[in-house]
Amino acid sequence: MSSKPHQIIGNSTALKATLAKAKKVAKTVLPVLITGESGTGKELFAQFIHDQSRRAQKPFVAVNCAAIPAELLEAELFGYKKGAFSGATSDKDGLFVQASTGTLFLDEIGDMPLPLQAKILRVLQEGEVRPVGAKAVQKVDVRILSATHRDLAEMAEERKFREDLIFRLKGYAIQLPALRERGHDIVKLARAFLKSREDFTGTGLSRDAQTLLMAYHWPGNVRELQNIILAAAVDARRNIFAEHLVGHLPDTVGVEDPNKSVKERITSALQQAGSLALVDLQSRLKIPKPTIHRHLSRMVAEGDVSRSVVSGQTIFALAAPDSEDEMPQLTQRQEQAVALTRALGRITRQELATELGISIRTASRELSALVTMGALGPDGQSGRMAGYRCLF
Ligand SMILES: Nc1ncnc2c1ncn2[C@@H]1O[C@H](COP(=O)(O)OP(=O)(O)OP(=O)(O)O)[C@@H](O)[C@H]1O
Repeated sequence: MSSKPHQIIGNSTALKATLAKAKKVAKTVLPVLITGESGTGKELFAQFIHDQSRRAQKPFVAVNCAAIPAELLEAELFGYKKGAFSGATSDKDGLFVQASTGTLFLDEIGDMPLPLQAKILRVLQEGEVRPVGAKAVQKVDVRILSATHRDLAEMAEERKFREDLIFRLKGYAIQLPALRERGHDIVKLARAFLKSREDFTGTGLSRDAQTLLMAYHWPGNVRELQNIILAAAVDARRNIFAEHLVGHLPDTVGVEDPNKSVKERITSALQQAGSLALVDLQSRLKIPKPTIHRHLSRMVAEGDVSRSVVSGQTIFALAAPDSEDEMPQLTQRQEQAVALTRALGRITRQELATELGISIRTASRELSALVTMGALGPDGQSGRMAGYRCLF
């Protein structure tokens, strides 16, 4: 996969669900609030929404509210009149005007000073701005996208962010998944970063490097992955091996941490043992059976873990990292079925058939396929009332 600017790489279930939402909301003029940990691609998604919108040919203006000193931010956003303050030697349009007819992306909105929040609220309500030092207001037609890694609701409780502004910004909310929740996308992204750089296009990723990348928890998400992979590529002659990564990853990698997520613990156990039966995994990790089963099903559905039956016993192993194309792929209809199940909490054959306009027989077949893939599980009811739940 190439990495042209703005291309969003990855086909994990988590990323695809988020992309589908972004595509849908792009066609509207609703303001969108994008949240997610640092480095998860919030700006990339904002650009994507703009590119997919009817405003694609119009300006996309991005401003990082945390990077501009509070006292300059107002002039930057609203513009100013000549003489409004020392240094204002001529009139200047602000970013709202520059983005007019297009999209304004307010990055790190959680860092916006409170007094300015009130002014932003007014623009969103009235659709007009008043440049610093101006008497008259100016009409603007701007679609607002914003992003933050902060918890705005918590900030509102602490009176650090205006609740009414949250409602205005959040016409629609998109939460980006952390990189550690995107399974095999980690390897795809690493490859794409290497490919995108002329200096490293021939560099490959060894299996042990892929396994290490998959086991790490990526607190800095995609940005951290990009930095580490390119730094490791400098040390590698041709292929990147785990040893090249270790020098650039924090010391904590590979050290057993009691706070490690269940997924990470399963990954390291399978990494050490090669393959394990469910009972063996359970006795090693001392995690309750339903919990481990739920995580394994999800890892199987996302293509991180393979499941096979040997002499009547179900055996799990880490999926071969370079068999990207053999990962179980959901069809569009199966994706819809999963989304519906998630939205409704549970679904029956009859409900799925009605919702998707398909026969009950087809609905049954799709549900069975999803159960086999580990995406859905029976909810315990039987007969015509038998329903299915989402396992992740
Ligand atoms: N799915 C993806 N595919 C390709 N590149 C990605 C993806 N996600 C993120 N990136 C790249 O990772 C880097 C960080 O992404 P971006 O700046 O959009 O993250 P962010 O969430 O806005 O970060 P911050 O919270 O620090 O502002 C960028 O170089 C971006 O192009």
